[in-house]
Amino acid sequence: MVHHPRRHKQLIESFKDAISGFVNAFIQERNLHIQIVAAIFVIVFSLIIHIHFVELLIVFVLIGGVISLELMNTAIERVVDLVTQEQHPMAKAAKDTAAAAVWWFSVISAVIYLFIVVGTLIGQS
Ligand SMILES: Nc1ncnc2c1ncn2[C@@H]1O[C@H](COP(=O)(O)OP(=O)(O)OP(=O)(O)O)[C@@H](O)[C@H]1O
Repeated sequence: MVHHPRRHKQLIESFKDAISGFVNAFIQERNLHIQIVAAIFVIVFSLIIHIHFVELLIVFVLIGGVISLELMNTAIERVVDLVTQEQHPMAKAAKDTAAAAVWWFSVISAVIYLFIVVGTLIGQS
């Protein structure tokens, strides 16, 4: 018996899909604009005040986390809208829980960044 395993996508095709997903989310989601602008400000400010290299790496992890969670939140919103256009408590719960995930990570990221900035500025004075 001959098996025809599902052809694995080429790496480059997966990459194209991911880029297309990001571009679509970027076009449609205002929150993603705000997060990317905030990320640029944070990186520029961090370079200006000369935070340590390891702290800069932490900042990149936090920015990556917030943007990735926002993309997952967008994906969940799309799936919910695909499943139902009606008002439903479970649809609300799914969307609000996904939004809460972004919120938690963003708040914790902001607190960590505040510690990094205050620590750097105190160390310099
Ligand atoms: N099908 C639905 N049933 C019940 N409540 C919903 C439904 N769709 C959205 N909501 C609720 O309506 C509000 C707005 O949802 P919406 O899908 O517009 O996302 P949003 O809050 O505008 O998020 P974003 O700005 O990230 O797109 C949220 O509180 C959400 O939980």
